[in-house]
Amino acid sequence: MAIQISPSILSADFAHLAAEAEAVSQSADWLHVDVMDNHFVPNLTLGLPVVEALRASASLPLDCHLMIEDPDRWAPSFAEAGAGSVTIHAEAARSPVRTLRTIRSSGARAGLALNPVTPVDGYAELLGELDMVLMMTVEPGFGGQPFLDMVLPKIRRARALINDSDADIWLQVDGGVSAETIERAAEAGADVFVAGSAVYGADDPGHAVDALRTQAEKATH
Ligand SMILES: O=C(CO)[C@H](O)[C@H](O)COP(=O)(O)O
Repeated sequence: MAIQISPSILSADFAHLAAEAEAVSQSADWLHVDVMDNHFVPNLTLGLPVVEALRASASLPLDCHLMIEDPDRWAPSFAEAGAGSVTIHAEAARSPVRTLRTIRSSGARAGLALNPVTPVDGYAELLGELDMVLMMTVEPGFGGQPFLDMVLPKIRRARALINDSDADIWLQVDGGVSAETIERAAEAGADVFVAGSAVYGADDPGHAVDALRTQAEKATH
């Protein structure tokens, strides 16, 4: 599958979200929206009203990553609000099959995220319910953390499980993705890359997206 880049607005200027979204609209594939509730992770960001506002103003599809305690309760609302993709955490979902099916029935792509030390094999049965697996390469909660190389073998394992399943499932990495780390993640089999500080910390966010894409493509050819 073609490489996709999903800039994380967690590292953007929250006072100018529409302009920050516009800055990557010509170069990125998605806009990654980190929803945090200060329970599942020790940080509080934004919720449904901001997603609805972004949906109305941003041209890129929204890639909503729910780092919240009760995704079964909230994920359907994000899908109904028009998110292009809604990802729930395996560690938080109590009824993942039902929730993933509800996301899909609203027309959004359904994703399952795994924290760095959550094993992937226990979730192989869920592949048929998924459009994307998200591998956290930092502990979730904050941008700007260093990429955890310890997750690379799990990304390789996920890639093998996805290839064996013959399903069209994207493999996303999130956390510490930069010009220095993206090639390793791509070589391990990831094809969708979330980048926060590497994009919004750059002088030209659009150019930073182009540069990340070029490097990931280089690693997979
Ligand atoms: O999910 C996240 C943190 O929980 C963020 O998407 C991620 O950390 C992006 O920021 P950076 O690229 O700076 O690591």
